Amino acid sequence: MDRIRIVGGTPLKGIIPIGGAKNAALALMPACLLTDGTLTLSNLPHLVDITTMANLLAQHGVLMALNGDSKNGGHTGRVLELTANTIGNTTAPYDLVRRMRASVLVLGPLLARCGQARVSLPGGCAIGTRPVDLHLKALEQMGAKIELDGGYINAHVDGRLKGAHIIFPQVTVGGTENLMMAATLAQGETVLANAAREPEVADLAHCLVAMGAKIEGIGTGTLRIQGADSLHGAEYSVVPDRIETGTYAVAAAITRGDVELVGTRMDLMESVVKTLRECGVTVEATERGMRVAALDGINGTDIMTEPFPGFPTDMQAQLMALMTTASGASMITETIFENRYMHVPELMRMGARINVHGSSAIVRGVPKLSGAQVMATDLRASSSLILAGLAAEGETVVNRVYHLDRGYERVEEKLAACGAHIERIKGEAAE
Ligand SMILES: CC(=O)N[C@H]1[C@@H](OP(=O)(O)OP(=O)(O)OC[C@H]2O[C@@H](n3ccc(=O)[nH]c3=O)[C@H](O)[C@@H]2O)O[C@H](CO)[C@@H](O)[C@@H]1O
Ligand SMILES: C=C(OP(=O)(O)O)C(=O)O
Repeated sequence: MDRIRIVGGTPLKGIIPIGGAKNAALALMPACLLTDGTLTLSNLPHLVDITTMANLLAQHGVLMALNGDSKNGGHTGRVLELTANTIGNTTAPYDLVRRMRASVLVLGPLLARCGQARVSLPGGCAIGTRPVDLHLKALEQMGAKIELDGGYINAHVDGRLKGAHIIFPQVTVGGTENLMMAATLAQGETVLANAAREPEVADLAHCLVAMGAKIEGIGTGTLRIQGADSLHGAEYSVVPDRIETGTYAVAAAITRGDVELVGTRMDLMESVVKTLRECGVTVEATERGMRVAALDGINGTDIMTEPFPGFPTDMQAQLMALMTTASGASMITETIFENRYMHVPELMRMGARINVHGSSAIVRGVPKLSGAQVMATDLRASSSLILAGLAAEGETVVNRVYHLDRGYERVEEKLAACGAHIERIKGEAAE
């Protein structure tokens, strides 16, 4: 298992390219199952999760071709053509679903197009139990018959799914995406109320519209979808990754550096920008993206994670890393996932002062973190430890970085290009 070694203390200076959003791409790729035409996705990030989704779709019978240039640096193959001419297999097996929860996003499209699907239950992960009950209840409202058997969701529908008025009792990103895709091929109108408003959900909606779907209310909490008999192929560019952007913005801030993030959109991340500014960080739009500079000190601040447009849970761990070096105390409250503080004990091994009480954490800033051996437990916990390592005195080694590769492309190259002392140590045992 790879590890990342960092010698901290260098202010980052330079340019960091931002890729397409993992969480948008993971919803856009299964949308290809809704049509026999070709869906061409550009600005696709090069990540382990994307490969996992490609493997899952391939075993359903999707034909794929990887093209495109590498104008954003790094790997070629940012353009993926997906053609689900014939869906030969409607089972999403445990071995692929267990690697990545977003695999459950094939359920809605398979059910809508083929009238049946057998999808392994994703199960929990390090950050919470993460059930999919809301996806299943909503699909049942559309006429699906669903049984759980042997760890699998067995779903089928006689004829077509039927439009329904669905009120989600809780905002769910994946639930909204699954149901929106299913509704595009249903009979009649579906209304999704209390729908997720995340930019990645809107990205999927815009792509579905490009494929011929009729969707109103994109970007709002109420989506109105008129079902169609069929959709067609389309070309679509994945929205920039606001979480990757936010992570590198914190990297600039925590090292008291000055970095331009290129290829991103500041309008996707107002809550994060507002928080960084409250801390004393300079954040400004540039022609190519945004600039983040923290030449003075950082003040503590309070945040609470909430569905979009609130502060994203996927930025909570990174912001906490920043707060460990801020002056004064900060309170962080996590409202989305019940167990998203796995980075806390690791940050404390680096000298951070943090007390967790239920869903809140009080962080008291320290003048300096100190480098240590730490263990990454999930994706954003991994990035928070990298950020802490960039600021810490001495050497930090982040073990188990395979989580990181799920969501960050060439992280060590991008940081090293801005002056960070960081390297990947390949293939040694993590323990
Ligand atoms: C691939 C992807 O896009 N992942 C994102 C997506 O995850 P994901 O789509 O899994 O997150 P949800 O928005 O569905 O989950 C929000 C909350 O609702 C709960 N819930 C959800 C569905 C359900 O059927 N029952 C239920 O109880 C979850 O356990 C969680 O507590 O949104 C999360 C919240 O912004 C982000 O952290 C993840 O990075
Ligand atoms: C929690 C995340 O992803 P996933 O939903 O794929 O686990 C994330 O991107 O931070």
